[in-house]
Amino acid sequence: MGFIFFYILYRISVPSFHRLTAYFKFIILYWRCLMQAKNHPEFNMEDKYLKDTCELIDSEIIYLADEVEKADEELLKLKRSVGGNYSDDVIVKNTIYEANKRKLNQLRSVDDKPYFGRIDFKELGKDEHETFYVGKTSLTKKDTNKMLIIDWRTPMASLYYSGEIGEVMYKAPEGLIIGDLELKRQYEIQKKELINIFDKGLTPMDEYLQTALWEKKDNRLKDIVNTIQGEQNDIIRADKEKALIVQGVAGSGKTTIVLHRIAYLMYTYQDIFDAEKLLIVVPNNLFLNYISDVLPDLGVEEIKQSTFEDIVMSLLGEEYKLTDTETKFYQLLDYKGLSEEYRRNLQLTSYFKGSMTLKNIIDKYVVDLTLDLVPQIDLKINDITIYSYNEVLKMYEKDYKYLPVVPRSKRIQKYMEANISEKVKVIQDKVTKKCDRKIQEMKDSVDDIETIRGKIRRIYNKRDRINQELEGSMYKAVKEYFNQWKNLDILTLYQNLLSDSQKLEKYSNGEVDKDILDFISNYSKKIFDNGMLEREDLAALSYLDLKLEGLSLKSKYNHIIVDEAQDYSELQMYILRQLSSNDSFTIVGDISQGIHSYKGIGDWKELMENVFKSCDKELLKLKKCYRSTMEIMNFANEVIKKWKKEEITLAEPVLRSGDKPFILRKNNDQEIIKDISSRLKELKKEGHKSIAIICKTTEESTKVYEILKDTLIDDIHLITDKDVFYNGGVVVIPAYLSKGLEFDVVMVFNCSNDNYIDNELHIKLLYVSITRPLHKLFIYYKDKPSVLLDINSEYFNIL
Ligand SMILES: Nc1ncnc2c1ncn2[C@@H]1O[C@H](COP(=O)(O)OP(=O)(O)OP(=O)(O)O)[C@@H](O)[C@H]1O
Repeated sequence: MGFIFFYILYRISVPSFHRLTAYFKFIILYWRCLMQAKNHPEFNMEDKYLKDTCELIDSEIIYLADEVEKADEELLKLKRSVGGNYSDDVIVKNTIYEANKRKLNQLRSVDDKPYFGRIDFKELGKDEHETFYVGKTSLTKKDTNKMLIIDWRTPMASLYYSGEIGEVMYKAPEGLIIGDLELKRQYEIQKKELINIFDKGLTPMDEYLQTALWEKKDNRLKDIVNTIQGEQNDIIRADKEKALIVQGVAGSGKTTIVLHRIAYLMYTYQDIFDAEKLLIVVPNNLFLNYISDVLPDLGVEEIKQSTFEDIVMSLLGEEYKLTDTETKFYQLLDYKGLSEEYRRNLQLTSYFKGSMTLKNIIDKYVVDLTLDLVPQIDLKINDITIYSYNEVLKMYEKDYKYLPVVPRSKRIQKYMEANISEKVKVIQDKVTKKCDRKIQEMKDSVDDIETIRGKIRRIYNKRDRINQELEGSMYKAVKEYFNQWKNLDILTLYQNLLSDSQKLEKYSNGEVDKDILDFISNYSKKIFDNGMLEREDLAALSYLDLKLEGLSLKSKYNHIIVDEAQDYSELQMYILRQLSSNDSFTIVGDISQGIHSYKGIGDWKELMENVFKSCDKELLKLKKCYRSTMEIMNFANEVIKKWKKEEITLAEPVLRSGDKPFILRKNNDQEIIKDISSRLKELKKEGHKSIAIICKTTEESTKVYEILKDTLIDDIHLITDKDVFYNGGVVVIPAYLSKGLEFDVVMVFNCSNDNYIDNELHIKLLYVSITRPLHKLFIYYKDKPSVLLDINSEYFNIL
């Protein structure tokens, strides 16, 4: 064995790219044979530790299950005895019950595989090292209080992910701990059996990671606690008191990491991180479903995960009818359909609606709206002033100034309604006194009172009538008075602004061309007249709402996570910042995948400057791709280079080698579909669980799906923007919807020269498609290949 190894090593001592691939594959095989757990010098000790730990977990599970069952009954009785009230006793017992139940679930989920790593750490000043086994959840031996497993989120476990053998340090609540990391060991455990042991520093490359990456994937993203890499660990454990922005290449683990970060934050800051105070913003519901397993697997439940649209609609308390997003996207994508000028204006409109320029326009608009909000009239009943203009103005400009405009006017109205009867009483007294005075004067001026009795009666009648009228119409008067205030219906105000180019021009201070503003107002008016809004309108609409209505602190979040952030506009980000109580963010995205860059973020630095200027922030980069093989990622890098943007970060593939992408020429759609159909059967036989046929548009996807579904493929599904579930198997999906997802194999349906042209949007769309596969990539074209495939032939195979 050793001889063959060195012979091969000699033959490839000056390796070419292909030899290098073979070289790594060979080394992995060699080490797998050599490092079978049983061959490890410490196998017996490790095997015993595993068996003892598993036994202890089993007995702990039995104990906890019993406790939970008993507590369940006890709590029920207790709650009945206190008539459903929450007594202190119930609260305490309930807390213990919930904690036991959680621990029971956690232990059950790790029963087969209690830990995955070990570190031996000798703290500076101590004589001996201590050994720590690292797992998804901690385990303590009750009688000795010895920690048998530490939780992966503890400060000490950070060494498992980031530490190299030798001198290390880690941050603990009590300060910086320095020492020597003497051993870092990884275990492959299956069903309580020790399969493999890997010692860091002895294995030639991270074989443990490679094993994880070779797995076939089905329909959901999985947790990666066993194999989190150092650069990822830094992000997961990054300081929470800032806006952390992560630019990560396709497949660098951005989505996975943010979910692990949540688990970390929830564990580390249990006292302040309530699940309700965390928000994850995701691009669509399909994506939500795709990531839905990870948090429960990490023991985290009930985190609010929402699309931006849903957040805004719940903020505004309205369900708006939105135009179809796809239509505009395809109008921008399809260079054949519309005039260049129209497409440019369409892009500028989308950009404008999500820009800080519109935010500034709204600021000025609101100043004007609220300038003379209090009408210059008194609140009168029958010509008697109850509240003068100046009195109300004082309330508006002084007493309630701390409130945003709409709640302020509502508060003033409430105040008036609550106090008007008092006010009226005072006025009634005045009326009565005036009347009494008048009658007295009359009495004093005559000798015979009988002569004026009729007059007196009339005065009394008038007094009673006035007083009755004051009392009877006071609430109505308040209502009528407020009807004369300006209407602050947010939607109407927003639509008035956006569909009026003169208003836009007035407030934009010449920052935007008049022609564009005319286009924006005409375009928007048509949409509003149809009773609709665009998705792009929602950020500005909610900004107007926040300006006028405000938002209470209690409805704000302690930490906000944004995935696929490159597709959000600056104004959307600004709104999210308003929803944060402390500017604590984790924002991840990839500019190269910004297929909505016409309205989204083109540059993280601009985002930091324009939106997060006043807060603590940091930009980190993830350059390694863990998803796709080297060959696929090298090919994808060549495609994205066509974008010719200077600051593109090319992905560094993790050394996992497979087939080079296959490029296939066919004469027509039927031939492509026939080939896909026969290949699908082969690929399924090879054990691939998820295969995507990615088309440029929904229309193309539907056409392909209709034909494919009749060719004996039983589990094929069409995915459109209406879909919420992705259940694995074979799917036909439009490229833009595949963003964020991954598949064992991807087949790009039609990458012909007339379908993908050399422009930013097409390059990015193709890049998104070809960075989805883990293991294999097939690209079909008809007649002539797209110019985007015009790359060095060493990067692909032709079939
Ligand atoms: N440290 C790791 N160990 C094992 N697998 C990993 C690791 N990091 C990432 N992966 C895997 O890489 C794949 C890509 O991860 P993920 O989808 O989170 O990346 P992403 O950066 O969000 O991708 P994209 O931007 O292309 O959608 C997933 O299958 C994930 O499990």
